[in-house]
Amino acid sequence: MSKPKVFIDGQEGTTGLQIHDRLAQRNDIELLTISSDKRKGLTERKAIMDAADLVFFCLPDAAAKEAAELADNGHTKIIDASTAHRTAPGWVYGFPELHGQRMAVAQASRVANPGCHATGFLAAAAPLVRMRVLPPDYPLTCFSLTGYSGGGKKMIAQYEEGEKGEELYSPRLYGTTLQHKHLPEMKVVAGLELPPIFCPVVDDYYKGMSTTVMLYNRYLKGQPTAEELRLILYAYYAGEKLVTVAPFNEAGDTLAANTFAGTDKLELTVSGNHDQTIITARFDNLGKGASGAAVQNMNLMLGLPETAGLQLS
Ligand SMILES: NC(=O)C1=CN([C@@H]2O[C@H](COP(=O)(O)OP(=O)(O)OC[C@H]3O[C@@H](n4cnc5c(N)ncnc54)[C@H](OP(=O)(O)O)[C@@H]3O)[C@@H](O)[C@H]2O)C=CC1
Ligand SMILES: CC(=O)N[C@@H](CCC(=O)OP(=O)(O)O)C(=O)O
Repeated sequence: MSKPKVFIDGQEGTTGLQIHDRLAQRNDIELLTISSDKRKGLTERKAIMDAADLVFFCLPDAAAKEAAELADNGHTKIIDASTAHRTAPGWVYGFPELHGQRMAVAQASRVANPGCHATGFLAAAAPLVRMRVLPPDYPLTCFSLTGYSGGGKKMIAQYEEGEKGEELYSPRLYGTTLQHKHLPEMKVVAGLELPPIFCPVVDDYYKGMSTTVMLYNRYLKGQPTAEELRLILYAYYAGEKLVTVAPFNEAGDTLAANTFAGTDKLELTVSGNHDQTIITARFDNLGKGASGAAVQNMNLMLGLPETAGLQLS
């Protein structure tokens, strides 16, 4: 049987390169490539997309929208890493571990890969809404720490090339206008009535994320303790290889945001007491936050083993 043909549109960007590195080592797919000088040409890209069984878009939003029209040939499957289609009709949200999404991804021809901050938020909040523990109108807040590779080539250059300003040596809050591009998917996919008040923070390290939501247990259904909330999440993710829940209190009182850098795993840590809980998702923005999730979705869409080519530890 011939191997599925896969093309990465945006192969020279941060996410594209990461997907390329994962796929280049595999012998169960054929990777189609485009020469560097043709990589933005519409005609050349369309020809390769038409020849491909599956194409990744690792492009800015506007270019991803344009590419979706180019690839609309009735047979090429698409995984879009950008924000362009995450809540769009006709696209499946590519988070296989969340309530029945695995089957939907496996059968989809259009999959939107989750945003990195949204991945951490949803891993914690979406199961609790689905299990009816977290009321849909709960006024959630979320803060999320990320390494600067989350900002793609431009931000990497800002941090790594030439003289950098003093402010780049310290953590920087952003999205303070409360209009971050991940908010729509956070609200819709979690099943919330209100988007979280969300504060992302970028700091002077390359990769790794730590996304935290905070809860007052008294406003949750059944008023579970933090330890009981951990058990609910542990049962929800039972059997999952890429999303796991740490033992209660295992981590002590300090969590580093880069613990899972270099892996495709996401680990949830639940801390707190009878009245207050914090849930933290730690993962790699370039792993489960982008290219790891994209390769997982590709595996499902092509009927390959789900974690093939992924880094589990
Ligand atoms: N970095 C991350 O952690 C994450 C990124 N994403 C998303 O993935 C997508 C890619 O991000 P990222 O890899 O970081 O971005 P980069 O800026 O690192 O890479 C984008 C790539 O797309 C290329 N490109 C731009 N316009 C076009 C076009 N019209 N046709 C073909 N190629 C084009 C760029 O070319 P050139 O090399 O000339 O600049 C570049 O190589 C974005 O939508 C981003 O939001 C999602 C999750 C996490
Ligand atoms: C540090 C930094 O700027 N990070 C990016 C998120 C990267 C990501 O997930 O991007 P997409 O939503 O485009 O997929 C941001 O917060 O906008």
